Amino acid sequence: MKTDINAVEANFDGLVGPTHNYAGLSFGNVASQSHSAQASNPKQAALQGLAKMKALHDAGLTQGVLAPQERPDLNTLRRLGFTGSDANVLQTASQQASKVLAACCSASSMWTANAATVSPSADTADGKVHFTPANLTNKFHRSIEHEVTGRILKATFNDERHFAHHQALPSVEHFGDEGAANHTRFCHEYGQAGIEFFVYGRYAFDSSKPAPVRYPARHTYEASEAIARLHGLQAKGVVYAQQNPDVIDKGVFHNDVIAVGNRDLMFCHQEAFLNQPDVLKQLAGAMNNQFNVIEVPSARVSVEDAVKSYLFNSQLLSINGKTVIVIPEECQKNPAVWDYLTELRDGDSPISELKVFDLKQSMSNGGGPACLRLRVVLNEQEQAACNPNTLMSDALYTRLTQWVDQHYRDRIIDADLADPQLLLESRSALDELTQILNLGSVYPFQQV
Ligand SMILES: N=C(N)NCCC[C@H](NC(=O)CCC(=O)O)C(=O)O
Repeated sequence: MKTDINAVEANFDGLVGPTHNYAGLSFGNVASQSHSAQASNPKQAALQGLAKMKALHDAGLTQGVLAPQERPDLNTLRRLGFTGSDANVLQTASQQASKVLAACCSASSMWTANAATVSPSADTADGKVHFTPANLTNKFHRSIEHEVTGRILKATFNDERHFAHHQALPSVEHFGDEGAANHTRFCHEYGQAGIEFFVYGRYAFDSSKPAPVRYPARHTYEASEAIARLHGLQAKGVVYAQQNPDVIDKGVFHNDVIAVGNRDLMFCHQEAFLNQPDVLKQLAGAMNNQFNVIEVPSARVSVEDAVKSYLFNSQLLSINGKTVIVIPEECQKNPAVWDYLTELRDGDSPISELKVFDLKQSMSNGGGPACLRLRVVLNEQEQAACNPNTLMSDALYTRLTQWVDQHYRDRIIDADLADPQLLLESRSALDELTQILNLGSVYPFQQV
């Protein structure tokens, strides 16, 4: 089998948009609910995200940037019957349907683990990298992302010889798809055919199967199967697993809140999957029994502590042959979690370094380091075929931090979302951003 030894796993992080706010929109996501109506700081949120991107770029990794969405989403508000000037639309929406307005203002596209599912070219039948934007049907504010996400992905990976872009799955709950947050690719070398691991919360067409009772299962088995078909994956290169419904009911709304993998390593909680011993056996078999698992016992870290600290919403990165784990500060503040992590680092586990980041602005909406990034494995030609303006560099970091400083507010509360000035500020920021990243006219306001 042909292996490209220069293939890398690139991380494309979502740039936080200028309307970042806390609106309590995500039932089942404990942090989103508990921070509802607090004041946000979009400037700090964007700078915290950029600091992580820059640090990983400095560590020698390939780091990219995905542009945010146009928010407030005036097109959606008009589709819902609000009319008149832009200022009128905002004002009437805030008076008559303030939650709908908040949903149309969410900066939730920052969590690019939910932007799409990506299959590297080594796994696909046609040898291209495949992208399917996630329909995110379970939450209204997220269901309005996929069209523009698709345009941003096309403008970032803009070479048909190497990249295949699909439409999102049909936007109904039967095919609820949350993208890469529920997808992990295991491999021995990035450039070699790997094992794509799809995790779902429930079955849409089989009500005899277990499902959570308190909180929604956002992602279905049928959606995962459809993505594997669309991407042309071989049956022997795919493993499916159902999330443990009990942990969904404790706030694990995506699999990346309870498990993370990289290369031949799975780091997961003991209660992550239904029939866990069987799932791990299947994965080990698919990986020719060269597979390592760090399974964290409930007695060491409870599911509640995992959800609060986002221990598993970490990034496992290969840096100079070592495995480094990128974690949010909240892990350091949780004694059970920090004890466990330092023991891993100091013992003989594959994890040899901890990198801690302050991502508080995103964490308060339930988005940790892993939520903020979309992984894209790229061989050498594919790296060269990416839009170079979207790849992190010292110059891009400087340019983007200046751009944030110039355009972003340092405080937003609910009442600000109807401010027509915020709409103008956001549009002028995004207009400039499309030039910086050389994306063309991806936003609806640029297409009139
Ligand atoms: N785990 C991953 N990969 N992503 C985290 C997504 C967090 C996001 N939060 C929100 O959308 C909250 C928005 C608000 O309440 O204002 C969500 O629940 O979809």
